[in-house]
Amino acid sequence: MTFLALDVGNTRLKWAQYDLPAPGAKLLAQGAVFLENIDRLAEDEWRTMPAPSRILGCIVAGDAIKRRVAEQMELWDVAPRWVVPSVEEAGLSNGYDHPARLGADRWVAMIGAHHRLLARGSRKPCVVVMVGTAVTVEAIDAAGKFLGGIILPGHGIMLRALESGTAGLHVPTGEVRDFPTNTSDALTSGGTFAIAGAVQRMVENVTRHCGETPECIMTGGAGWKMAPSMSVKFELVDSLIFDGLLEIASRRFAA
Ligand SMILES: Nc1ncnc2c1ncn2[C@@H]1O[C@H](COP(=O)(O)OP(=O)(O)O)[C@@H](O)[C@H]1O
Ligand SMILES: CC(C)(COP(=O)(O)O)[C@@H](O)C(=O)NCCC(=O)O
Ligand SMILES: [K+]
Repeated sequence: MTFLALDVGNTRLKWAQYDLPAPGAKLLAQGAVFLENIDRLAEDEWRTMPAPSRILGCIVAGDAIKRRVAEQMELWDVAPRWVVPSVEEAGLSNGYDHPARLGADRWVAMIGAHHRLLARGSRKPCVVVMVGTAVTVEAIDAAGKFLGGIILPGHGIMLRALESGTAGLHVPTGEVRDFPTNTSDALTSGGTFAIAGAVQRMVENVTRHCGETPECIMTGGAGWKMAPSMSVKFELVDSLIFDGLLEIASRRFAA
């Protein structure tokens, strides 16, 4: 009864195979491919993998990519299921104006974070940070209600936007410095502080709204880049989306 979990973002497809569709399942294999390489999964990394009996994923990369991913999975005789954010799932309630318009990856990461706190008996509000192609920063109250969240450009998009909108900002990647004194460092530090500052602001918003300091959980392909520059206390959890998918899968596939 192996389970394949998928997280298809705007830059990469991440996958993980578990022995069961349930929290705490054993990780059997995992990988990540840039979207330009997804057409090779079936002949490459997935070729020798035992056929999964269940597949659940979240995808925000659009229908064309979704079709290409589905094609790779024709290797097995199992239909993939994709998470669509709803009003309520796995103990989390969705405060978005139109719940289904929330990015599925955001919803799944929040479910992963909520259950991580529940598992250690914490009943605190939570801020969930995802640093991928875009950056999202979500607020969840102590009762498990998603209050709302922000979307901002990721490192790469910020840099490309500045490069394409100006004449004098084509420079190599720099270092994060408190007081940058060259263009490379100024750009790298600017992007990093924009993200760190947005997280700090959301932590302040939640603290004011909920009357207590939230836990902060960070994930995403570029989370490690942000880690040294954060101004609030946080925990880096690379598997957050997969943890959320395991929670959802255990409910959907139980019957
Ligand atoms: N191998 C890598 N080397 C350097 N940076 C990477 C690598 N993989 C991912 N990243 C960074 O992480 C971002 C993508 O993270 P990811 O979580 O896969 O995004 P998404 O979910 O939007 O596809 C990239 O924009 C890049 O900044
Ligand atoms: C905000 C996102 C672009 C993040 O995508 P990612 O960086 O993970 O590729 C994605 O979650 C999305 O397309 N969301 C839909 C709009 C929304 O959440 O309001
Ligand atoms: K993502």
